Amino acid sequence: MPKTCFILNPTAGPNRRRDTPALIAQHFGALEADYVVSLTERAGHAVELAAAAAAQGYEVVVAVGGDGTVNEVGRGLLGTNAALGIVPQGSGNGLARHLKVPLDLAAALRRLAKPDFSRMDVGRINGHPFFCTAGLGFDAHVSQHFAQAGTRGLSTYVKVTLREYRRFRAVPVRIEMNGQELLETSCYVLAFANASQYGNNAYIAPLADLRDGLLDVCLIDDLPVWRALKVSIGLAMGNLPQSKAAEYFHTAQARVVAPEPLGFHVDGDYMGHATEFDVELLPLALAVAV
Ligand SMILES: Nc1ncnc2c1ncn2[C@@H]1O[C@H](COP(=O)(O)OP(=O)(O)OP(=O)(O)O)[C@@H](O)[C@H]1O
Repeated sequence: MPKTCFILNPTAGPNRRRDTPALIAQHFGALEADYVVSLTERAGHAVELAAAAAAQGYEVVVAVGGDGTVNEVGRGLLGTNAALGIVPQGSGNGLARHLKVPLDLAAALRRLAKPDFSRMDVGRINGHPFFCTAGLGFDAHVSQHFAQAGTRGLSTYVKVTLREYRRFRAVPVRIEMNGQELLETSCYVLAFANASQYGNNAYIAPLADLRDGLLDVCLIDDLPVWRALKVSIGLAMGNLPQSKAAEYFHTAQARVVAPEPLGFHVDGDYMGHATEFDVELLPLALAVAV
């Protein structure tokens, strides 16, 4: 069994289980495994804890939380030999769902006792690594307002999305991909998908492959009500590309310029506004244990 460090975000997810450390002890203690559990104390702490665990020789460092926790642990592990594990305890759990990690806590822990090791691509937007998705426009705008909502969970997310849909307007952008100027268009959503979904099985790029050296880029130039319905159904059914409500591209590098500041998110967390975005893919940059 690999030497394993669990990094637990006690604030992640709608349920915030208190018994997770006891369940880890139950599943790993009996196996005489070499493991440790660390709790995060603040946002950003998991980056430091993960880097320290890798430096101490832990072979698998497990993010116990959602995509924000996965992002922090993944960032801490970049450039090290340790592999990322996931125990999904978040709200959306996009990367865990893509990797088919069991959502059941006990089942996820059992898998980590004998994980399969592989590697995955990592995206980067304006220097910020992302593992699942990053994006500009409406999805970032929703992340910004979701973070300010006071409560989390799917129902808050849906409420914020519907409220902000009435307010948000598309912004003109110029997009270059693979070194070529490709389009001048308006941007309602421009998503860069390393994995297939945002979380909660909302498939923004159902064909995305974590190991193909490419990002799946999804452009929605505007979102009138009829198209919003098509997009919602496409996200849920995993057939957005066939619905013609969005346009798709594949690239390992992109540059986006906007005349006015546009919000962006990284793995669902709002990062701020910018007028220029440099996006790149780091092929197979992270080891994973799932
Ligand atoms: N101890 C802590 N106190 C406050 N915030 C924390 C702490 N530890 C981590 N965080 C922050 O909590 C945020 C939310 O965590 P995470 O994304 O894992 O859960 P989630 O939002 O419920 O799930 P998902 O992203 O899958 O929807 C992260 O961005 C992280 O920076």
